[in-house]
Amino acid sequence: MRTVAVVLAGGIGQRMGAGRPKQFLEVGGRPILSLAVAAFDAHPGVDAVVVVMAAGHLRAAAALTAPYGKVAAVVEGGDTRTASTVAALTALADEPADAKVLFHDAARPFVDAATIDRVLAALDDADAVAVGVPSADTIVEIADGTVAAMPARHTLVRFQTPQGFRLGVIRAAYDRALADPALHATDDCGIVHRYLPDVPIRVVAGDERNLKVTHPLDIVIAEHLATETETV
Ligand SMILES: Nc1ccn([C@@H]2O[C@H](COP(=O)(O)OP(=O)(O)OP(=O)(O)O)[C@@H](O)[C@H]2O)c(=O)n1
Ligand SMILES: C[C@](O)(CO)[C@H](O)COP(=O)(O)O
Repeated sequence: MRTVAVVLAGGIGQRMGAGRPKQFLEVGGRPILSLAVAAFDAHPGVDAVVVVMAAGHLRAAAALTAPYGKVAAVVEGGDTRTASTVAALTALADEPADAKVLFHDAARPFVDAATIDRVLAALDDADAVAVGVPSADTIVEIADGTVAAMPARHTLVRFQTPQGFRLGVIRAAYDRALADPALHATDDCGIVHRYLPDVPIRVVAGDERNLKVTHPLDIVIAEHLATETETV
């Protein structure tokens, strides 16, 4: 059974505001992109890695990821995360429908082998798998600056990546999504949930260390985590 990991690095890091895509910033002396790719390259359950990179940065990404032997391709992404996933699916056109595919944010450099293990194991009998962590905050839905809904916190988790799918399932979900002119999603499980509502999405435990480097403060936290990771 083939397993391919897709590392999504097609964004430009607007919220980070670093003047270049945040996946090139270093934490613990290594580029964020390298850390994310290295996690999948080193995992024994992963056969190949595809990197999706923002336009204009493909050569730099290819150079950074050259040391990782499982990197099979570096392809250009799209204007949105969703469009970058579609670019990856196009690059995976020759892979079999029963292959396991993991989509991971390059912006999450501290994904660990145990998290990848949990997603891969769940994909043995589920077609779609998400990684979630409990919320320490109360989460509310707002409308016009006031609370519209307050879901019970114990029913909520925050999604991380990797999100895993049988390739045929995520292909089918995106085929439907791309026919929808109102398509908008913040993750790949959202595409399955909306366009293949009969497919259950299994949720496995994530890890608080698997943070998404999004804002400048996250770099400070990531530096700390990188030091901690080196010493454990
Ligand atoms: N067009 C895009 C947008 C995002 N991503 C990737 O999806 C992950 C999560 O996105 P996010 O944290 O939003 O990254 P950016 O889009 O770079 O950040 P921002 O929204 O602040 O511009 C990142 O690894 C990012 O590179 C992508 O592959 N293609
Ligand atoms: C996929 C994701 O990381 C799950 O939490 C998140 O939705 C990505 O959002 P972003 O706005 O593209 O960073």
